[in-house]
Amino acid sequence: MKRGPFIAVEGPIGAGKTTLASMLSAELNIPILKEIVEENPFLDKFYQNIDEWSFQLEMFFLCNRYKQLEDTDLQYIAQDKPVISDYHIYKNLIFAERTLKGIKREKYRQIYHILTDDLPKPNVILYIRADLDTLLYRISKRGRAFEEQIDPAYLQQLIEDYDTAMASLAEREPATVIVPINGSEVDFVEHPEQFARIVAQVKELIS
Ligand SMILES: Nc1ncnc2c1ncn2[C@@H]1O[C@H](COP(=O)(O)OP(=O)(O)O)[C@@H](O)[C@H]1O
Ligand SMILES: Nc1nc2c(ncn2[C@H]2C[C@H](O)[C@@H](COP(=O)(O)O)O2)c(=O)[nH]1
Repeated sequence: MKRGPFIAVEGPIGAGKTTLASMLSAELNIPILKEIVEENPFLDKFYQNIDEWSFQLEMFFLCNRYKQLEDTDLQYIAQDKPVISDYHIYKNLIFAERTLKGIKREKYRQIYHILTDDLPKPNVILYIRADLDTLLYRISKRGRAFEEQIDPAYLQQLIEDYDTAMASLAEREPATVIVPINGSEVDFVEHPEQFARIVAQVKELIS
């Protein structure tokens, strides 16, 4: 990988994606692309009633990320400039396969592929895995009111969905480098030497 690395940080809710992406952006002086969360008008309603609000929410995330990645492509990727993102577009499908049912899931799949198949994809994914207790602790530490309603069973399913999705991505796109990080054991926030190891790994991959 010689030019214009596109790095994504992925993992289930609360794994530390935004934290790690922001730290790497500052350390490596690479611009960061962050997903929109606080302005999302459906998240609160979604956690109150997933079946009622899932289609609106998944479509909102999909359209937002599509627009962000279109802009990122023009500004950075097409010009071989490095960029780091706190999500991979595939995240949309991981969630939607879990939250949507029946005809809506079928329609969503079609729209997802129409919108995303030709988008630029990251060439490096830092995949933060973490166990349920760690995620619950970090979500509560973050303190977003609407996330207090998250059902631990939903979170556990997402942990498993992420593992399945990353394995499937590795098979489908062997050129994409996936770096697993054990977020329950490796603490890049409290331990600078652990962060330094991740930085060294990323530098080697993108040099
Ligand atoms: N390695 C870590 N050790 C301790 N706290 C962390 C760590 N990573 C993230 N956090 C904290 O956990 C919360 C969730 O992190 P965040 O980066 O927002 O997760 P994500 O973007 O994956 O949902 C934040 O309050 C953040 O400060
Ligand atoms: N149903 C979906 N929920 C999503 C999606 N992307 C993010 N989210 C939720 C999960 C969190 O409550 C919040 C922020 O996400 P983080 O992973 O950054 O913590 O938004 C999605 O595509 N579908």
